[in-house]
Amino acid sequence: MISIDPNKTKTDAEKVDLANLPDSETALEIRGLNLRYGDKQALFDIGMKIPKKQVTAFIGPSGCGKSTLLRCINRMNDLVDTCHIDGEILLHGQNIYDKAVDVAALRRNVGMVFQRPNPFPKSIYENVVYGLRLQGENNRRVLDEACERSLRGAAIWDEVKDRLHDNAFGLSGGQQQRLVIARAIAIEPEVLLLDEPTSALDPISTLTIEELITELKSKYTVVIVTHNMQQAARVSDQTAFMYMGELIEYADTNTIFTTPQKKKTEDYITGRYG
Ligand SMILES: Nc1ncnc2c1ncn2[C@@H]1O[C@H](COP(=O)(O)OP(=O)(O)OP(=O)(O)O)[C@@H](O)[C@H]1O
Repeated sequence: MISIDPNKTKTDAEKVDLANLPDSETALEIRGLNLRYGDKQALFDIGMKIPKKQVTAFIGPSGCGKSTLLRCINRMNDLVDTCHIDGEILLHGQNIYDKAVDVAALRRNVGMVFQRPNPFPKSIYENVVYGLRLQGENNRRVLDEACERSLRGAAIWDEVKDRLHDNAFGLSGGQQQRLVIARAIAIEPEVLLLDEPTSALDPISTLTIEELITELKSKYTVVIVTHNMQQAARVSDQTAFMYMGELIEYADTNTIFTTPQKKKTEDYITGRYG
């Protein structure tokens, strides 16, 4: 069984009622989402509400659709020609799949960090302010402030403040991943999507990123895909267990890991398949 930090155990009163989450506390609502890659259906009728300023984890065996679902939230799947999507994802009550939606603006508001750190071949400074420059911001003072704020927010300022103009490729993998998180938060998104953000990192860097994720939720709604159940238990408030494209169970993380309601969830978290 996965161990849960007793300090994280919530009373029934503290648990978020995910089925009846009021709009004011909902960051995203996924409704009747079906997705096919060509003839192969990868997501089946997914419905869930993701609370604001909390960490929500998607877990499940390889190929169950975790990354596919995550990529729907900022329309990254639009880039896949064979991908067909039905259903809705509401952000502020507006369906992000509506024809009127500006996808570039959506992706500014819903940032994404991938499995492997992907800094640009530029200085640390230019990596962080990249999105602001794209928006036309060239005021040095504004960029300097955003750079420091974002690097502090990503818990890497102290390590890089004396070498902001060095190439980002000189950083370690764990530092690069925090730099990429700084780049994502520099443009002040509301939602951060993290797709297995520590799977390419060593245990110490993983721990640093996990601590950072816990801090990030004071400002952002975080959705994380992880194949590491201990990580989901450590960092998330809610966990969604997926299996073969279906959302099997979605509840607060303690419930999923200590008293799951569905047999499939229990089989997965007890390591009966995986
Ligand atoms: N671009 C694509 N084209 C066709 N099929 C795809 C594509 N991306 C994913 N799939 C298929 O969709 C299903 C779900 O894949 P997805 O990557 O979302 O799963 P996952 O749960 O994130 O897996 P993993 O933990 O291995 O990353 C799989 O069967 C996969 O082969």
